[in-house]
Amino acid sequence: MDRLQTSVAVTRFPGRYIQGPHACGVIPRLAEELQVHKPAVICDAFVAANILPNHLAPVLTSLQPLYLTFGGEVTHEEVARLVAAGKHEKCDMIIGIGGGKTVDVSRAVAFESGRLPVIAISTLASTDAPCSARVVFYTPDGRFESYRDLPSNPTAVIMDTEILIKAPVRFLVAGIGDALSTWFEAESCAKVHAPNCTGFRSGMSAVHLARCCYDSLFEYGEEAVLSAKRGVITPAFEHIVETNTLLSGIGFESCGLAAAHAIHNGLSEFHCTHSFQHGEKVNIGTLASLFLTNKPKAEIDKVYRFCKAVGLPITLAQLGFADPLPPDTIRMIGQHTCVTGSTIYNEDPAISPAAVSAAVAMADEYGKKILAEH
Ligand SMILES: NC(=O)c1ccc[n+]([C@@H]2O[C@H](COP(=O)([O-])OP(=O)(O)OC[C@H]3O[C@@H](n4cnc5c(N)ncnc54)[C@H](O)[C@@H]3O)[C@@H](O)[C@H]2O)c1
Ligand SMILES: [Zn+2]
Repeated sequence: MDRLQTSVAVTRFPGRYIQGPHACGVIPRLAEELQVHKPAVICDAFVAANILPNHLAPVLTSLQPLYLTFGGEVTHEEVARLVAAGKHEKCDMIIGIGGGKTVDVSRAVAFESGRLPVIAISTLASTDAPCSARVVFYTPDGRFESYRDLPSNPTAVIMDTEILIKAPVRFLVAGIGDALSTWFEAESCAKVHAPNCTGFRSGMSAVHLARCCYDSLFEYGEEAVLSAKRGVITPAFEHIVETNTLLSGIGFESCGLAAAHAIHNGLSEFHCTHSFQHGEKVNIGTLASLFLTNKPKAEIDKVYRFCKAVGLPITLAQLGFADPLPPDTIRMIGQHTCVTGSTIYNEDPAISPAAVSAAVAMADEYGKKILAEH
């Protein structure tokens, strides 16, 4: 980091955050304000069949959008294909509707199409991707390739809670897992003035929003999961959708990542974790970070009991690993986490793979103890 990066704080926000039942209904007004003539709507085949017809197509009829089907993986080839299709029809706005991958690809397409305005409609409250300017790229065979931080965040993010309440509850729980990491990583980065996702230090507002994210999870998380199981939109459900998406989104991007996401990346090297959600893997990273940063026992217990109550994984076996673990596995998780450039070094530049392995083993052991409790 140069001198400017250590002394200047940069905070990023989406242009607008819009949430509530039937929130998609605001799009024609937004399009008018933005003087849009022809939007392109990007979604995958599942969303095209199950969500578009009831929730989006009826509100867009007057705009006559171009509908483009996203193949499902965020690759440079897929971005180029969608850009070419939108340019051919002279589209002047991108609307992405779907999960984290769809909102990522839509932001990339909007940028590559000449910085078009982009509306990100997330049909899952499963990650903090929608509000960010970050795009996670994969190889065509589905392996992580790189991150790209675009110069701008979405023009608007829409969370339509009539759509979200019908999504499988596991996605909401995974979003809670992703959001639970936010405060711990923000706190670690702020302590050592580690850079946030903009490369600069975090400002006071973003750090407060990250703390608000944490407090809101404990206040409303359990109730929100019960609402989702019952299929009813309650204030707690609305609060957790906002927590998972807006608070966690600003929190991670403007405060920075540290151990939880680094350990997520280490765990993702193991094939057995591939069918698990981003937030489920991040959660094991968060739990390990509690031991790595030597948190008080009362806080450790509070976090574990919360995770158990909402249904987040708290042991490696719950993430697909064999029990008992092959002896080398814990050691390799430490090594895969501590690669060059890993955000684990935002905790402490001198951190070692052995220290990470010990923290992951301890998180797993503590999880077994909590699971055995009645
Ligand atoms: N940009 C960022 O900062 C950032 C942060 C975290 C994760 N991500 C990305 O997000 C991805 C995870 O996103 P995700 O968990 O939202 O899922 P996803 O985008 O991987 O989608 C998962 C599946 O859910 C389906 N789906 C979408 N809406 C649904 C609904 N309402 N009901 C039922 N199924 C639905 C999709 O069609 C898809 O098949 C990660 O793989 C990563 O690439 C990006
Ligand atoms: Zn995350």
